Amino acid sequence: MSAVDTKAMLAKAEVLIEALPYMRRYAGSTFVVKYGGHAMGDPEAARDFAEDIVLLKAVGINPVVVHGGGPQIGAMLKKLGVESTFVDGLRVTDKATAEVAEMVLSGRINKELVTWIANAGGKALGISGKDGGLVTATKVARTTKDPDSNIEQAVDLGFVGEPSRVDTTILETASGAGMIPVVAPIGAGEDGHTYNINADTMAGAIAAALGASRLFLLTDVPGVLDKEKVLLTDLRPSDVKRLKDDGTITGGMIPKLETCVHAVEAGCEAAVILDGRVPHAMLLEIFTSKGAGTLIRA
Ligand SMILES: Nc1ncnc2c1ncn2[C@@H]1O[C@H](COP(=O)(O)OP(=O)(O)O)[C@@H](O)[C@H]1O
Ligand SMILES: CC(=O)N[C@@H](CCC(=O)OP(=O)(O)O)C(=O)O
Repeated sequence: MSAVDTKAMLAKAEVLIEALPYMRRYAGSTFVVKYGGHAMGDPEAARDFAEDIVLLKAVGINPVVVHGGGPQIGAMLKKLGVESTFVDGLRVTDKATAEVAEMVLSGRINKELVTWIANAGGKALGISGKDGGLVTATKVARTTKDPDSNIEQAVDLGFVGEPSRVDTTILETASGAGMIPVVAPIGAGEDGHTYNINADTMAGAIAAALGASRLFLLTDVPGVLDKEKVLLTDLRPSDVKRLKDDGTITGGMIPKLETCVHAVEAGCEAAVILDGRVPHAMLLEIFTSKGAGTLIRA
């Protein structure tokens, strides 16, 4: 073996040794991972993601995947000639839109992810919030301020739901049997209706109910950036309010951070927002001292 080969081999061994204390620390714990619709478009990224999830399971961590699919729902609605509007990052969902959302999320995307995980050597169980009574949803209430009169007005988002009750039995049963649950963000209401749930919100509620060690939200930015575009590596719930008030965080980052705050205040140890476009970003965050993305702790 040449000197160069030996050096490369040693570097690989060092990576494995560095991972050992983290593997010990996290063995037996539960990680909830939200995989967004944007990241799913790239087959190479999807394959890397599935490999990471299977590796977590192989070292004794119980991953639970919650997926999005906003862009894919949008594309299907466009094909069908149905317009979509958003309020605070939530898709206004009438009965027809709820049917399309369920079909795209629980059908195509869920099974695609199950297949990616199977191809990476894992056993995935694809379900939605409806299965095993996992998530009971209630209708989301929202108000907006009329710009002319400054008066708060109620807006009806239709069948947009938020989890009001989470029964984790199906997740624990699947994980205990060596499977990786893959959850579509659809829930059943006590009123019998089907509710479309924002995937970040769904992941946060599940992480809180499971008392997960980590909630990972994989997105398309390196994490939370300050006004100079510098990554903020550690945040506390009180920082989030300040960042919102001073306009540092806007758009989709607001519900994302609110989800993290809610999850850590409700029993999840820590939440991490990180770049799903970076190959194996999650593994680097979990198994090296370097860390990646933004960590939110209570
Ligand atoms: N301070 C900030 N740091 C990083 N991203 C931010 C910030 N403020 C707003 N954003 C926006 O939040 C987006 C992530 O939220 P969202 O689009 O809902 O992600 P996803 O589709 O992955 O759930 C980023 O693409 C970015 O445009
Ligand atoms: C109520 C609501 O907005 N639901 C989302 C569900 C999918 C989702 O959240 O997907 P991403 O994570 O890929 O954005 C939607 O209809 O787009």
